Amino acid sequence: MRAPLIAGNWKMNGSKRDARALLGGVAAGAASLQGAEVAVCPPFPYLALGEAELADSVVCLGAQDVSTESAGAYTGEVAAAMLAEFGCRYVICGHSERRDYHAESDTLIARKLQAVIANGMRPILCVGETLEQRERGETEAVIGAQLDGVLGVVGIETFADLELAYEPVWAIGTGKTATPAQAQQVHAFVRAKLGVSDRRIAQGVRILYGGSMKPGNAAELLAQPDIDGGLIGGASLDVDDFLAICRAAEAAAG
Ligand SMILES: O=C(CO)COP(=O)(O)O
Repeated sequence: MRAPLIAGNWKMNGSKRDARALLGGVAAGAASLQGAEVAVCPPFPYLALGEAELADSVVCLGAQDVSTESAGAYTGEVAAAMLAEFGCRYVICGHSERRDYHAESDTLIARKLQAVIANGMRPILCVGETLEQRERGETEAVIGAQLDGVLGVVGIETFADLELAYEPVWAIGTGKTATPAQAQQVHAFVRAKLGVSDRRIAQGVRILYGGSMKPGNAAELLAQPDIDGGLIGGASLDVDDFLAICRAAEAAAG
């Protein structure tokens, strides 16, 4: 049984005051949840606030990115050990915005996974296709190549220590959600592909869906057999919306 995980990716949004209010609201609202796990991933400067506000809460803290390097002359980078020091449990790796705006390769992303796991945290590895790729019928080829690019560096055993997120690029921040059937098809493809290498690991890995998940569509998406949670962007910035999605996950967990 894979307990659902709802993770909020705040991206580069909010102020210190907003962050404090959001953290407090989520911590209070999530206290009574059963069977679903909740995490929030604020921008780096708010991680200390997250550590403090979530100290007595069931909500986990996560980060949005990490360096491949452990220390040294890497201006602007943040090491995995630093994230661990602030109580992070999760680190988003290979988000499409980083693949696109920062030219992150599968090899670089694989090294980030290694850094995160070596420091006792769990990566949330994102994969997904663009609209053009979907329209050309390349969805599975693209996602398969993203997985192979990582697998070539880290091996299948690493997938026992991470979560996956399927985030179709065309659904991110656009209000266009993949239909439950479209999402389920890709999630099942990902699990089957990993299953060729290791069936037990493939059955255990949580595959989150991300891309305009909202209170209105969360229940249907989370009811799919291979959708094990959500990676939430815009709706994670609103306490009520985010908690409504968490409750949908709780209901899906039954
Ligand atoms: O990119 C996402 C989460 O990582 C999804 O963002 P939205 O929920 O805003 O579409």
